[in-house]
Amino acid sequence: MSAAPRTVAIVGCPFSGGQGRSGVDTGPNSLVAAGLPASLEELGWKVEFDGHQQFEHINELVGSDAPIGVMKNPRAVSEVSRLVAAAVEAKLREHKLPLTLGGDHSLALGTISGTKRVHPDAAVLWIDAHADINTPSTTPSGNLHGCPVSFLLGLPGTDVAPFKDWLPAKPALQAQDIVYIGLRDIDSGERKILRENGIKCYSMHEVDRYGIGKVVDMALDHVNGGSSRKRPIHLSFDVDALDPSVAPSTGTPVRGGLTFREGHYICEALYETGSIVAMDLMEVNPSLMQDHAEQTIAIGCSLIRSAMGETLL
Ligand SMILES: NC(=[NH2+])NCCC[C@H](N)C(=O)O
Ligand SMILES: [Mn+2]
Ligand SMILES: [Mn+2]
Repeated sequence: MSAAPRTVAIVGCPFSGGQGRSGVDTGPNSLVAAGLPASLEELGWKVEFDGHQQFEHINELVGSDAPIGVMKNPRAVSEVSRLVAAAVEAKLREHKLPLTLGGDHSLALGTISGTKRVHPDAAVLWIDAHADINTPSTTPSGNLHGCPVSFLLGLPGTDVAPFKDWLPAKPALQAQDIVYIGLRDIDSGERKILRENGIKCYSMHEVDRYGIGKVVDMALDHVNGGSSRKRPIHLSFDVDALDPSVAPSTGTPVRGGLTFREGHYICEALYETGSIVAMDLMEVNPSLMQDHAEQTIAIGCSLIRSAMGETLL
């Protein structure tokens, strides 16, 4: 599986239960309505899109889903992730590239679980202002979009119902299999976890110091153990990695983020490796900063196009 699959399968996930602000569930539909499928066809892809995932029955749970400890909407998040994992796994087994549109970033618990079933050697590039590595014991908010990475790594405190009913006993992801770019808002519990597990992080400080070109090279060197670019990559892109002046319509904006070009450069450079096997584009919330919703949706689409081979020349 070294050659990139030439069919991209859009997995639209209208889900908001991993955080508290409504509207992020309309992200996938907005991205598709903005012409994403046709624009990917123009790039030479076969595009498969047979409607968004049917989460109505789960979205009805959101609200009445009683907290477990501090975790909000635990049953809804767990069930959606379980379904998304199966959807992503199925697309990969058909040799398609699953492109998951969020929805909130708790969905990545599902997407990366699915990817790792088919590509156990896949590495994760997590592009985000946040590390999303809180555990149910460290989360300050109880919002599970701040926690998917800890569940993927099987960190202490994640062996809890309902997640333990379907997550593998042996965690899907190892600490050395993930690299972050764009971090600038880390909770104190997360900082401790990142340090103790030796997880590679390129925060905005490193982006400023080395420039984005060098940062992406270093990130890829890290996961490949050298200059090879063969290792399968799961790209999980939270649109809030970008500066809020660039992508304002998102639920947890943090100033001091990636520029328009830095965000696109990451996607272009990963495309050049030929090793992207799956991509997530998360946290577009068109109901926030509505005057800028179109701008944010357009940038979501163009980040995806860059990761799918759109070049400037
Ligand atoms: N996917 C995101 N936008 N996550 C934001 C997480 C914010 C904060 N660290 C929390 O745990 O609540
Ligand atoms: Mn984020
Ligand atoms: Mn995130």
